[in-house]
Amino acid sequence: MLEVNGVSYRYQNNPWLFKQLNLVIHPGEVVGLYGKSGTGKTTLATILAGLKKQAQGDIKVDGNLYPIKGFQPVQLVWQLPEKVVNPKWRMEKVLAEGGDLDPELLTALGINEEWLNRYPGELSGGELQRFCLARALGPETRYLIADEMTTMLDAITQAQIWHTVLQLVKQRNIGILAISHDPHLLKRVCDRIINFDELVGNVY
Ligand SMILES: Nc1ncnc2c1ncn2[C@@H]1O[C@H](COP(=O)(O)OP(=O)(O)OP(=O)(O)O)[C@@H](O)[C@H]1O
Repeated sequence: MLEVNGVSYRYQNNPWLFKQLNLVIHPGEVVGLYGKSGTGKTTLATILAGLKKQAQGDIKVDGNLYPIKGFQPVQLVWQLPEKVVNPKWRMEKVLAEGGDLDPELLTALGINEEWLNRYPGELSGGELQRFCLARALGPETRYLIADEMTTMLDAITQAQIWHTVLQLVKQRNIGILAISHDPHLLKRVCDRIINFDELVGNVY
């Protein structure tokens, strides 16, 4: 279980962005999250991925207090893949950051072997996003935070990527938090959907 207990966050001396936020995601569960712009969804995503530290509260992953030393079992994929890959590395090296290459995973995500030799700037947004997913879905990943993961992709590529991701996470019992402004997408892919406002002061 990914458990978020009473987590609060503020940027520097700004007012609290959110206080006492509670959320539970079970293994294999796909939870949708939507809410007004600027409420703190992406901030929460980065905290869950261990990239920011909450000011209050705690996060547990399968019973262990987060963040955990070594590989982070909660991985984040967000909407702009070009911002999270080194533009000077060929894709093979980018992928190696997530651990050993899994040929089956690459095939499942529709990654062409020939792309491994390319630089990020030589791939389309959809192709690059597949690599980011492959890197995020290493063998030790237990939860995936998908923050507007397919927002910049066309409808067909979006559907293909989600189809593959849902198959993979169900096989491996990985929990997902899918953040999106697209209610149709959330209805299609999620087991349950939450409004960000409802997380504060409630337990799910
Ligand atoms: N580094 C920062 N310093 C100060 N304020 C920040 C910083 N990063 C984000 N913010 C502010 O925090 C608030 C929450 O931002 P966040 O990106 O988490 O919202 P969001 O709910 O994901 O929004 P959207 O739906 O538009 O993507 C916004 O008002 C934003 O301007």
